[in-house]
Amino acid sequence: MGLTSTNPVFEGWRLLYKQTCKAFQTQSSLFPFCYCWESTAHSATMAKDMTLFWGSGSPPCWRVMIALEEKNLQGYNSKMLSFEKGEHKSKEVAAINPRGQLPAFKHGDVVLNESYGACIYLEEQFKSQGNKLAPDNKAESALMYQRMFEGLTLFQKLAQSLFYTRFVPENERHDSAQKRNTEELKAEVKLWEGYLQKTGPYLAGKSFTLADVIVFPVIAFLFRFGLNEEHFPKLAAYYNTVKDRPSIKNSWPPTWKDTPGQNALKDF
Ligand SMILES: N[C@@H](CCC(=O)N[C@@H](CS)C(=O)NCC(=O)O)C(=O)O
Repeated sequence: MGLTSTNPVFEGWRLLYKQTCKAFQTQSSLFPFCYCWESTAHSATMAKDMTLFWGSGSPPCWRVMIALEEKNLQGYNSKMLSFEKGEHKSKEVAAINPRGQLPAFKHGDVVLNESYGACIYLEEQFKSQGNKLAPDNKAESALMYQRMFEGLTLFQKLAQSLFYTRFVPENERHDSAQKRNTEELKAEVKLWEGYLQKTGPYLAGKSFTLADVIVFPVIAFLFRFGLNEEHFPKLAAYYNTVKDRPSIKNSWPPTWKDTPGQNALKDF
């Protein structure tokens, strides 16, 4: 329930304030203040009935957090869980996500466990709140969806190469398979370098969209694992610009802040 539904005094003030904002819209520097005031009150109300269970450094979790920040939905119930301690297998996660995976996200009674679904849902439900993340233009929209879903392949190839020993039991491992996975990841990363060269500065062109919300955490993961900035200058420029965006800074994986990265990808 919103702040405005039953209280006539508040409703009167709200209408007056709205009209004042409208009047200021074109002529006054006070407008941004009015706008922020409204969207903050609104987002706090909307975000209170949202819950996110997440794990630090997980790209699927991080993208949902970025979407929440971009849509000005700070103030949701946020609970960081430890994969190492097996907290994602707890009953409270299973109640939302029977796979015992993170993210586990709930908005009121609506459950969204798929990170892509949660990001698209947030943009759809809060279209005019926070930053617009889906372009109206047909070609830009198509490119956004294309890059978003190609992000699945990038993440899959990353996981297959970097976590080969985690996913494949010892007696099933082959050096040739590990080598092939590494080559496939390298070719995939080159593809993304080319995309940015052709249609940057963002992943779907001139503006920050859901493609960036969704794929940036995967690109950040590559650099966390030592991707060489000199070999991939477009990806590096993209990474270094987008990482300073408020939504990214505010949701940066806490466990990355005080631990060094790794260098598995330094020879790429
Ligand atoms: N399809 C899910 C995948 C989520 C996912 O793979 N989460 C991983 C962390 S990155 C997880 O919870 N792994 C623990 C497990 O599977 O037990 C999404 O994109 O939201």
